[in-house]
Amino acid sequence: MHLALYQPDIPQNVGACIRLSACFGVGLHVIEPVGFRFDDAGMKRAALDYGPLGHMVRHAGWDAFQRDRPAGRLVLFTTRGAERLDAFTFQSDDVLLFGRETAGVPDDIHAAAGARVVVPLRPGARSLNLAVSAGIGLFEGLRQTAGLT
Ligand SMILES: C[S@@+](CC[C@H](N)C(=O)[O-])C[C@H]1O[C@@H](n2cnc3c(N)ncnc32)[C@H](O)[C@@H]1O
Repeated sequence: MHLALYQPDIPQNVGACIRLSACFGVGLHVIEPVGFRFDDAGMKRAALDYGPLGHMVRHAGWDAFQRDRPAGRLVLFTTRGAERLDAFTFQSDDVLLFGRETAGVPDDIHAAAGARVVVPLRPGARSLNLAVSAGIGLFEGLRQTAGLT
């Protein structure tokens, strides 16, 4: 299982996902452009000293990601028109894709995903923080596929 972040804007979210990928032993793919520099102090602070343990791969854009990404179904986490996480069945080679903090993903990427999953929220709540949704989705995916250590 892998995590993929589409054009993230907030370095602390990427840092938190570096830590997630290191703690759970999954790859992390960052699809550029991003809204910060990769030497950002906030990103490093959120990653703590887990950075070297993570497996972050940077992709120059969507096309490069599609060409080079690991094989496996692309599972988009989205608040729009999706299957509920608690009713979704993961596969061990799924690539979990998360959208940009401000805008999610464009419609063509939404449509191109192999599956679209929503974390159900209380009525009136719009969305979760990017790294929080990644943690929830990753844990459930690993739990279902016997990927937890
Ligand atoms: C802050 S949210 C983006 C909000 C944006 N206005 C939208 O509607 O897509 C950043 C990313 O976190 C993930 N996310 C946040 N809440 C989610 C939820 N309830 N279910 C699934 N994914 C969620 C999605 O990948 C989303 O693109």
